[in-house]
Amino acid sequence: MAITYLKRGKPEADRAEDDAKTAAIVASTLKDIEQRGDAAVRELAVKFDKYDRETYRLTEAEIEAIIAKVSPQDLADIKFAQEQVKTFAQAQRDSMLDIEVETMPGVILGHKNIPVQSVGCYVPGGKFPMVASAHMSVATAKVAGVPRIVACTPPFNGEPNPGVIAAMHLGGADEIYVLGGIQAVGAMAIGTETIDPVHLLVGPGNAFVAEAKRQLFGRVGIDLFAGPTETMVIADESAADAELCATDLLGQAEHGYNSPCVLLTNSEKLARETLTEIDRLLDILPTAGTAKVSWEDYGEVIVCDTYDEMLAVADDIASEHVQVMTDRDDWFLDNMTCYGALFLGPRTNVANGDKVIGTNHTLPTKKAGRYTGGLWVGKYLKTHSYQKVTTDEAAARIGAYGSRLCLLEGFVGHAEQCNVRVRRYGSVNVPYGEAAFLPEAAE
Ligand SMILES: NC(=O)c1ccc[n+]([C@@H]2O[C@H](COP(=O)([O-])OP(=O)(O)OC[C@H]3O[C@@H](n4cnc5c(N)ncnc54)[C@H](O)[C@@H]3O)[C@@H](O)[C@H]2O)c1
Ligand SMILES: [Zn+2]
Repeated sequence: MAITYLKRGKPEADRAEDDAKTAAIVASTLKDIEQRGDAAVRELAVKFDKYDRETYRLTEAEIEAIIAKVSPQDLADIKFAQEQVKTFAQAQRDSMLDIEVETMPGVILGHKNIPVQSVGCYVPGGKFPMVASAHMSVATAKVAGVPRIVACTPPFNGEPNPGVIAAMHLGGADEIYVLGGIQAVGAMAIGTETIDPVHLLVGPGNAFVAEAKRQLFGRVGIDLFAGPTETMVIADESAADAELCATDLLGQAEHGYNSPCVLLTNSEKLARETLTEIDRLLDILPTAGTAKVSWEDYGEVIVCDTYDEMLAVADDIASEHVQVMTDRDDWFLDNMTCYGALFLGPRTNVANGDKVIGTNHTLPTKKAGRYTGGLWVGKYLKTHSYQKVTTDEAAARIGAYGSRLCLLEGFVGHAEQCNVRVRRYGSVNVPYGEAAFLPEAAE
């Protein structure tokens, strides 16, 4: 049993310290938005995005004018991507059934899936205008049947990004605000003089956005903890080479300065060749400015002896994206339990998943893959149960059990809810505060 690190990222303690600093900034900023509403939002937009407007909501005329700047090819590509996302989301929606069952004669139990009534979709746009994030959150909310869809994105190079605004509008956004960061998610969740608060926040973002959503959870729902992108490549010599591994690692490292990328392999040769290839690519990649920092601070290369070890390490890291290129990709699909999404085989890649293939790219980071998958149509639906007792016999029978089980816990008032029904529908005279027994109860 041997697991060797050829390269390690920042120690956990340093990562925790970064998180604590972010959490403190977010807490004080949210408090400011809570106390001063629109005035605080505007100050923050000016401070962080140098963007000053009377109101940050785009009018219909502005939306039309902005979309007119998008080329026909780009518009067609956006529509194609949204079709893929909506097709898969609709198939997932169709798999979620309302149910109603009779669990014993006269006892009917059911659940209904009800759309969240208003949602705030955050579409990142600090470093890159993330057009695709609009498909993932807005178009999917539409498939779910959410009646009010609010969308926010920061200005890009000082103005609303046409591709992002087009994708929000085509996806079905009812209100579009050009706001980013903590001020965007804070305003949508808390509400201001001009923005009605939403019930659920969704969408990815940088560390500030992800932490703000985390702190706002409870006041509103959130989809999941979807912070700075992470990627893992699981590769062996049979299916991958250094070019594929290095390209797949750097392809996500360019997102920002803090994107972990991990190579997990059973081949020291492939690991060393990938390290060399990454150095070569970092010299020519135009976005190396960020990718290099992420790679230096958060890149890891781990060599294991066996596939079982690779599986255990992969589940422990629970990376957001996991690209698998081995002689047993389906074995990883069958056995991995903690991850955001799997990308299986050398023909598949994360960037297609990010932009177009149809699965949702908003995925769990920082080990959240241990308890949730990514954003999907089901995150916009609330599953509510209901029950009906439809016969006198059932009311008496379930009531007798209920009465005794309430008294087992000392709940006399609860028991009496049951007793009154046993008396009324079962014609059994249960004295107030005592346990109910039906003639048949000794079964
Ligand atoms: N987990 C996922 O599913 C997923 C998917 C796509 C993207 N992402 C991540 O989304 C992120 C996008 O980040 P981004 O920064 O480019 O765009 P962003 O839109 O998330 O953040 C930009 C905003 O951050 C705020 N900000 C910047 N510096 C700040 C500071 N010092 N203090 C307070 N606020 C500040 C500003 O208000 C700005 O509007 C990346 O980290 C990327 O990896 C994650
Ligand atoms: Zn990406």
